[in-house]
Amino acid sequence: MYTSTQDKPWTVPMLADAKRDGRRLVMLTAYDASFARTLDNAGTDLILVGDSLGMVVQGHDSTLPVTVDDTVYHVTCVARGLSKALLIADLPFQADATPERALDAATRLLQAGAAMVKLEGAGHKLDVIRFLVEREIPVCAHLGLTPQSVLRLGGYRVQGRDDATAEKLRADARAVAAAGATLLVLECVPTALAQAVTADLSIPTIGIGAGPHCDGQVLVLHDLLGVNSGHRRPKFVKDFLAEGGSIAGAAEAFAAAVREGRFPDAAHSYD
Ligand SMILES: Nc1nc(=O)c2c([nH]1)NC[C@@H]1CN(c3ccc(C(=O)N[C@@H](CCC(=O)O)C(=O)O)cc3)CN21
Ligand SMILES: CC(C)C(=O)C(=O)O
Ligand SMILES: [Mg+2]
Repeated sequence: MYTSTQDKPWTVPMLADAKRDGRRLVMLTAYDASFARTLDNAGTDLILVGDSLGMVVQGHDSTLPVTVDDTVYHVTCVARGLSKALLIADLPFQADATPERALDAATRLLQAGAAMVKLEGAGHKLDVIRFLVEREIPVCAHLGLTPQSVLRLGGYRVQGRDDATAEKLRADARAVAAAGATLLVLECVPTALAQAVTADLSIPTIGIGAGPHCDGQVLVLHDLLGVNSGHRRPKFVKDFLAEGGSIAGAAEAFAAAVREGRFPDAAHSYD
């Protein structure tokens, strides 16, 4: 079995060590205990209870309907399946609208078993990040395509394609790190921009549709396994069940491909 680059349970400070040592981080989403255990045993470093659960579990066409109660429930389930992976939970739509709301939601998620919360955006969210970090809540930021912005954006599209939006994203990335975020997800951004952001920061970047130069990669579990969730398949999605031969094998194949820098290739990245 393909195991993680380290055998102790993951802690938050180990993330910076991994970046410093050039060890790539392997992250997948999970929503229940059995898949969480399977992914954990396959050496997945980080497990995310994503608000993608609104789409792949609940069948909505966006992540907006997901509630804090929903997320707490799935975190509780997933936490029971993990022994090594670090558990991260998305703050659902508007649960991070104010620092106080974010603290309430994040406290519930950490008490349910998460070690870190993830929130989308910069701007007024910088205050939210600082507020949480000052109160002992580790934060993962998320920039680029932020699915909770789908109404404003009008769809799920690559972000940072022109010079102005690329510079804005680089500035936002420095700002979320300065505000205290210890990890940064970059979603649907051109390969060269994600590479520049990754070089700019001392915190690890985790890409999804962000090219091979990030410090780690994440995929939604259903996409890893080729389970059709009713939507057009984004370019960055690869079905690892085909080469892995089993669910555990798919997770191991993904982990190996990420650690060896073989995924994503150009066919699964944007330029
Ligand atoms: N199953 C699943 N996988 C995901 O990765 C995912 C979710 N659900 N739900 C929440 C968001 C939505 N995501 C999406 C959805 C669609 C595209 C997409 O179709 N992108 C176009 C980009 C076109 C362009 O701007 O050039 C593509 O062709 O890949 C990207 C990310 C990522 N997240
Ligand atoms: C795709 C990842 C990064 C996510 O935010 C989710 O699953 O909700
Ligand atoms: Mg999400």
